[in-house]
Amino acid sequence: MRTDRVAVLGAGAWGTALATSFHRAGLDCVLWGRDAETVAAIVESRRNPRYLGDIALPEGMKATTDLDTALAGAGIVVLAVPAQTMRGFLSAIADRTPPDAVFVCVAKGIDRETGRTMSEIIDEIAGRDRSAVLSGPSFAADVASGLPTAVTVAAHDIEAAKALAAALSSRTLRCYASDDLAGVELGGALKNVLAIAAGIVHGRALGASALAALTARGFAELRRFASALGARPETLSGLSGLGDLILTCGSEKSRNFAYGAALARGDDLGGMKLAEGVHTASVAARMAREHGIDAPIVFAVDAILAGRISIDEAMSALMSRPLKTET
Ligand SMILES: NC(=O)C1=CN([C@@H]2O[C@H](COP(=O)(O)OP(=O)(O)OC[C@H]3O[C@@H](n4cnc5c(N)ncnc54)[C@H](OP(=O)(O)O)[C@@H]3O)[C@@H](O)[C@H]2O)C=CC1
Ligand SMILES: O=C(CO)COP(=O)(O)O
Repeated sequence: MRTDRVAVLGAGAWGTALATSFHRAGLDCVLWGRDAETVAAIVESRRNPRYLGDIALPEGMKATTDLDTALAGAGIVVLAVPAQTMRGFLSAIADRTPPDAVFVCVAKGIDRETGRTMSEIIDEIAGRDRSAVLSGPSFAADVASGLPTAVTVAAHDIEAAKALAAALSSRTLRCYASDDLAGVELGGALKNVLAIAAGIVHGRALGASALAALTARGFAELRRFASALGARPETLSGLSGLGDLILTCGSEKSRNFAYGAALARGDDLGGMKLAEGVHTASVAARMAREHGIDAPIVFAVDAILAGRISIDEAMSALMSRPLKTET
């Protein structure tokens, strides 16, 4: 695997933050964005005001709107566009990518149309030996600011995951390796749905005890998804599961949490930033029904977002479920 040259595709919050981190780590990294104004701001003013406010980006960081320039010679291609655009985006760029380059998807979601995870999409379009994911508790603003962060990098082959983790780590971004792709991806995608639920609890001022209960019972749902879908439940106790749940179920800096809070307060949702859980909720609920997974919180979020039930009805349904032993 060639790990010295990295292309990061997608100059939103997360792509810009990761490119910043890789540049600081000494990698030869080029950030690609489709929006000329954003790319010009990154190159000329060392800022990405649209997505990262006034956080100062490092000197010498490379950014371009030219895809072929970004991809030339890249051994690692980081995919940092929203999950629901991943299939179309990867299909369009795969042939323009060096044939031995590995794709590292950093989007957190499940494809709504097909129910496939991001790595399954890469497997299908580019091949199994070329797919990897990076996921874990990591706000873009923290990573771009150089604050200490830890994430998991997963690939089908543990040696490939270790090589990627070693290449992408730095003094501020610590990457752990895993070969449980499904577990790492389920954690990242489903915590977004649970963070919306947590935001709803916060927005309705239901109290810290309710928020803790919601987070713990959400974690139980994550583990059930893992067991039913061929992932290792213990992976969900790691960074891309429990770690990300703790982060995003407890902070309005999470866009999913903020979305849930705004929904619960009855605020205008137009113009809110990307909240991947809004798109993942329906496919997660569908998968749970198909696989017989007991996932009351995921079902409730899906039903609220689809307008089938009100927040109050969902709360009272969750609280009046039959009493059971804790599993
Ligand atoms: N922000 C964070 O803290 C973290 C985000 N993530 C995940 O990373 C993924 C991306 O999130 P984030 O960067 O925050 O999102 P943003 O909304 O900040 O940025 C999305 C980026 O994708 C680009 N884009 C959107 N659609 C397309 C398309 N069809 N083709 C090419 N480019 C496209 C946008 O371009 P344009 O500006 O031109 O619209 C923009 O540059 C999500 O899945 C998210 O869950 C993971 C960890 C942390
Ligand atoms: O995934 C994230 C942090 O790990 C970012 O969460 P939000 O997309 O909810 O902001």
